[in-house]
Order: sequence, then C-alpha cells, then structure tokens
Amino acid sequence: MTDVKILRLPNGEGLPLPAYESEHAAGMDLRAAEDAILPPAGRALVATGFAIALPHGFEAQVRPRSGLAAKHGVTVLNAPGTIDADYRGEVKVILINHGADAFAIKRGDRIAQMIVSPVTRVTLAEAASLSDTARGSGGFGSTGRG
Ligand SMILES: O=c1ccn([C@H]2C[C@H](O)[C@@H](COP(=O)(O)OP(=O)(O)OP(=O)(O)O)O2)c(=O)[nH]1
Ligand SMILES: [Mg+2]
Repeated sequence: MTDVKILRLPNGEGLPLPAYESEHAAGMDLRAAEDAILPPAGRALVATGFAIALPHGFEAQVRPRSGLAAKHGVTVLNAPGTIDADYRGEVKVILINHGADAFAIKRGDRIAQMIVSPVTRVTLAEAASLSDTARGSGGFGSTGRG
C-alpha cells in the first residue's frame, strides 16, 4: 500500500473520504459534495470536497461507476479523467447524462471511482525513421481481413 495525503476541503465537511468499498476493489468511490441535476444530454462538473497529493510516478484516474451507466446512462464524460501528481486543486468529476430522464445527484452520492496507478514518463528522441514491424502502419481494424 502507498500512502497518499488527502486534504478535506470546507465543502467536504461531514462527507466520508473516498474509500475502497470491497476488499480488493481497484477504485475508491468518490462522493458528490454538492447537489446537481443532469437533464438528458446535460453535463456537470461535480465537486468532491477533497484534494490529494499523489507521489511522483503516480496518477489517479476518474472512472465511471457501472451501476450509474447501466441503470441511468450516467457516465464520466472524459473517462478516464486524469489527476496529475502535481495537482493540488479539488478533485472534480465531469458527469454526462446519456439517459432519457433527468438524473438528480444528492450530496454524498457515490458518483464515480478513482483508481491510483503508476505512470511511466519517457523522453522522446526525434528520429529520421522507425524500426520495421509486421503490422507496419496498419491499424483501425486492419487485422483479420480475408
Ligand atoms: O476528471 C478530472 C480531470 C482533471 N481534473 C483535474 C486534475 C488534473 O491534474 C487537472 C488537469 O486535468 P487535464 O490535464 O485533464 O485538463 P486540461 O484541460 O489539460 O487542463 P490543464 O491545462 O490544467 O492541464 O484537472 C479533475 O479534477 N478531474
Ligand atoms: Mg492537462
């Protein structure tokens, strides 16, 4: 386990901090720190009431909850949202309602999940050509064609 500092913001007073909801859950559920109404096709930037300081070499991904997607058509618009290790602002969730009905979010509802992952940073070295491969430049459905 890696320790990550978390700061509860004033709007997060009284809310449970993000937590793993089962023994081996990959993600910690994020709760809304405010009420919001998502009309059909509507989106909202929803506050969570906390900020974190990830260690260098880590990111956090903000991903949808499948229950909200399957039952209501509500998902994370920019999934996976990226929380950078140098970000100290409030973690927010961009939700979109693909469902036919308006969707109401109440403060304290679990609206998304946050996965902390290692990231590799690289140095790009500009080159005159790239190595040959069997795939070459084929992509976008190029494999398996008669
Ligand atoms: O779902 C998200 C996505 C991003 N962020 C915060 C943390 C992240 O470190 C910062 C910037 O995110 P991103 O790089 O995706 O947005 P940008 O549009 O490129 O903004 P910036 O120019 O600030 O990097 O916004 C969130 O709180 N939730
Ligand atoms: Mg950015």
